[in-house]
Amino acid sequence: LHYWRTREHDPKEPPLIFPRIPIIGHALGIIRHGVPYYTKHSTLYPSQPVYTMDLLLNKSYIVNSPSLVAAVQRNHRVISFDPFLTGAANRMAGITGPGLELLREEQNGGRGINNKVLHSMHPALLGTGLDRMNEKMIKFLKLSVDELATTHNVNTSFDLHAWCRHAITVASTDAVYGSINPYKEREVEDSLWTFESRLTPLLVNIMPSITSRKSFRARARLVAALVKYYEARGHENSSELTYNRWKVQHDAGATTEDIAKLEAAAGIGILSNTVPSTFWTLFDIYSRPSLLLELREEIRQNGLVIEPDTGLHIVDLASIRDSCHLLVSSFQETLRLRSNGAPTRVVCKDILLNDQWLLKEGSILQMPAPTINRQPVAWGDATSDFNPRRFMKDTSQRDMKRATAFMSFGASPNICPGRHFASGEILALAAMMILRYDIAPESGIWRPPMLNTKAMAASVTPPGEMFLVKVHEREEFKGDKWDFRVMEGRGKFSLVVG
Ligand code: HEM
Repeated sequence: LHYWRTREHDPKEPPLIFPRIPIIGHALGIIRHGVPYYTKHSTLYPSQPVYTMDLLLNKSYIVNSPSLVAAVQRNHRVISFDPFLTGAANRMAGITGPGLELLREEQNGGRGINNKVLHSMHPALLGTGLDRMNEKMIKFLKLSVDELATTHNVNTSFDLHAWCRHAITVASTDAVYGSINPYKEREVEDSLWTFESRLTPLLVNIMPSITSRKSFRARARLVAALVKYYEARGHENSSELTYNRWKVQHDAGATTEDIAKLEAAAGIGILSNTVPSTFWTLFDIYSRPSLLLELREEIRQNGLVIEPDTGLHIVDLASIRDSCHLLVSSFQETLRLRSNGAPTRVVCKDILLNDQWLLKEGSILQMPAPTINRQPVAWGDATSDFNPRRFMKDTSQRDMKRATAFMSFGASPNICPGRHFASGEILALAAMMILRYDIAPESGIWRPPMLNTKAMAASVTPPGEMFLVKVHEREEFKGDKWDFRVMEGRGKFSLVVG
């Protein structure tokens, strides 16, 4: 079998990398370690811009070089994201039969609705759609940050990741789903996270009701809550995002059950990266005392307004965006180093990439962030070091190089449209936390927690164990009243994207 699989490999294809355990080694490695498995190999072959891994059921081309990322982008009709979406609708959302055919990409005989749903999301996450979502999100974020001053005191420790998860879930879903947001029920929120944190066995899709019972059942509870939500016409009083997604599917003839299934998977898209990105942003800042002090000063000077008559302390999101350069840069550095994602495409017909590498129809192509985000050609020396200023010194020439060397929000033309919403949420929360609270790990050491590699949808991998902390309200602002301010038309962040 080994001989046969090797012979199948055309010499013009990227070189085949063999696993240590013959034949099944790569597939096992990815199930066990997730995307960091690619990094391990890429560091073994640093000069290899692209290589092939045999994953048993299919072949995967792993791209390491930013210039090849650009070539993949140029050929996005042939090296496409769309078939991957159909796979996700089937395995992740559990949609089958005529509902799946409706969603399937047109070039493979479907009606292409999944792609239309995706396209409807892009404008909804900009302009007035983004403004309305930001206004709602920020109200709930404030409540969660306020609560820390009342419910947690010096002697109470709690899991920082669980706290971020609840704060972000409440704020994001209220903005997205409106007044009868189903995630307000704790059971629904918990179901989403059970579904999300055990995704790998569900995606393997071998008798999922037995092999991934917990996530299968959690998904069913989530879908039932979303069916109830649509039946109560919740989407009519929600965000442009939710309404557009529902309308495209409904007008095309999708059933409410299938719309709810796709929406359950969308919940993962909305939350699974924002939560760990919040956790790691706080971790990376609070674990560096001198950076924390500098940021406190920057936000106090540029992002905080104290109303003279009321004494209300206002964290202004537009000022954070425009004038807190170190904070915005630190956040991007966290994303650069903590992203374990690998934007994935399907090769739809044989193609010669960059006139050099033969990619075969039906294969998968992946662009792992852990390697691409550390390429010296774009990021200079010491690319594995956390440099909070890395995104501050941008010359336009460097920005061009960086554009295909930053995979944390994916690669064009499928760049994450939720990045402005997520960045606003994370930076607002971090800014207020930095001003108001000190955070100390219960163990006394900022040792990074173990990762949960089963949360396959999260490109920023969440912790797989608790990270207990104690939070102290800072003397400087003790007892003060706080709020956030968001301004119309100023929710867009100009971040480096791939
Ligand atoms: C820090 C938080 C986030 C990170 C790191 C992140 C990261 C990503 C990544 C890596 C991709 C894959 C793109 C590709 O394959 O090239 C993606 C796609 C996407 N994300 Fe996000 N995301 C975040 C938050 C959000 C939020 C809050 C939303 C929605 C409200 C969202 C909606 C989407 C959508 C719809 C896509 C598919 C885009 C397309 O193919 O056209 N994301 N995101």
